[in-house]
Amino acid sequence: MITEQVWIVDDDSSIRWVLEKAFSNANISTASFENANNLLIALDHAQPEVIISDIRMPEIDGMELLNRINAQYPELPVIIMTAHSDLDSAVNAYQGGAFEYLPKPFDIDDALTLAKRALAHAKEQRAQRKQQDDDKSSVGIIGAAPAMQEVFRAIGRLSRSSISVLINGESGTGKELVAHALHSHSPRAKAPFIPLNMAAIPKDLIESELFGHEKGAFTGANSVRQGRFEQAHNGTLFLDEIGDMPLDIQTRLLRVLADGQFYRVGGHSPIQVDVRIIAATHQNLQELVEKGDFREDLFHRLNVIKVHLPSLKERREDIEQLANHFLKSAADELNVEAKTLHKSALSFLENYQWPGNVRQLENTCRFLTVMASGQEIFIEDLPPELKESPASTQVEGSWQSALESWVDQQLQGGNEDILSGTIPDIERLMLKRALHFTQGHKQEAAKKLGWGRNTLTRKLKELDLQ
Ligand SMILES: Nc1ncnc2c1ncn2[C@@H]1O[C@H](COP(=O)(O)OP(=O)(O)OP(=O)(O)O)[C@@H](O)[C@H]1O
Repeated sequence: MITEQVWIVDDDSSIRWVLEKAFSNANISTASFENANNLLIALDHAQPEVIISDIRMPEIDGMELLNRINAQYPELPVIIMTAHSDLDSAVNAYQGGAFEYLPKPFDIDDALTLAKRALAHAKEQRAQRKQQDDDKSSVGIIGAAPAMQEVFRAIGRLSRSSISVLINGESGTGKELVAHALHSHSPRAKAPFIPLNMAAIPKDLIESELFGHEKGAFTGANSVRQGRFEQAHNGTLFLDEIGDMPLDIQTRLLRVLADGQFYRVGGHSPIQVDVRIIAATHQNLQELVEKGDFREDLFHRLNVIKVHLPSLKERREDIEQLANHFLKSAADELNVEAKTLHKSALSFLENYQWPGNVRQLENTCRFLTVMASGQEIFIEDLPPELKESPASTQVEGSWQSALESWVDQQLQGGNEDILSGTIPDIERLMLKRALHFTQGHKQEAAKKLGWGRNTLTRKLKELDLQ
């Protein structure tokens, strides 16, 4: 692979030689090509920071090379060496972005200055790209599962718009995190993001919380207060648990969305706002509409774009990464070394039902960081509410994984000969259920289990089920 910073392409070997010498004296590494085709082949494997190309070359000339590079690597700076007489026609023939040109015959210092400028530009662009990547990852949404990738794609696709979005997902699945990401990747990123949870505010305070109030509007309103709508001007208002919004407030909200203006409680002059609404709910809004608890017109207004967040148990493949992430951030908060999960504990977490979703996993990791005795976390370190969870909160149909965790536990507890006690337990359990199903009819039960009649009789005796 070619790793030089500047690639030179010219069919004239003396020009290549002069440039190579000048750059090497300035500590800039170069690679040279005698035709554009060889350079294009090399580009499949590596990229320089700058390309310097002659304009007149047999087969692929400088302008065609420039066009091709621009189509595939639009950010790669290209310097075209050309005589003044060729420049106009070259520019006219070129339909792409920008390029620099080096008039021939050139002064070697000019060539160096130009190349250095292009190198500095390339460096700056790299730094910018890195910053953008860092910004993106600082949003900190973890999700390799396909359903989460779908969410990321939606964030990307919506990044140029201020359209209303309705996020649906169980509590703790990351709805606010996604709403924030939608905001910070939107044209409103520099204006405020104001979250408000409808379920957390007493009903009679929702109106003044949203729209503010004038002094003396009601008892206790001792001064003028800005509402969330005003605070979110030019930005985004995130209305969490929108299904809990009282009907009269829904009507007011609808009016603001239609007119872009509202009155503070007790106020007489309208206040103009430009606010993007992102709403979220764990409920089925369509059902609320059918029951008459949610206004249909508001539902349609908010439901322009739908984003669904999967529950944690629907994306178990992310549990390991999320847990490690939360263990690390809990450790950072406490200024201690991050703990690690033993395979058995991880497998338990991966098979747990997580009714509280990502938030519950986050809290569990905090608990473990403080409470687990060693550096490595085992099943016995897990919080009691996880271990003692009733069978209904374990994964349906996955008795194997429950058994797996149980075996791990036995092994860690130092127990031996665990198989000889377990197999009869399983047989006893299956036999009992089969007899229950056939209402005590032994021959039928034997058939259901796939045993012969003699085996069944023997097993009944062996297993003390007589
Ligand atoms: N994919 C994720 N990656 C990293 N952290 C996450 C992810 N999803 C959620 N979290 C974290 O989990 C916690 C709960 O997320 P958030 O508050 O966004 O959930 P929510 O769905 O809005 O919950 P609720 O509906 O109960 O308000 C937050 O601390 C959030 O940072």
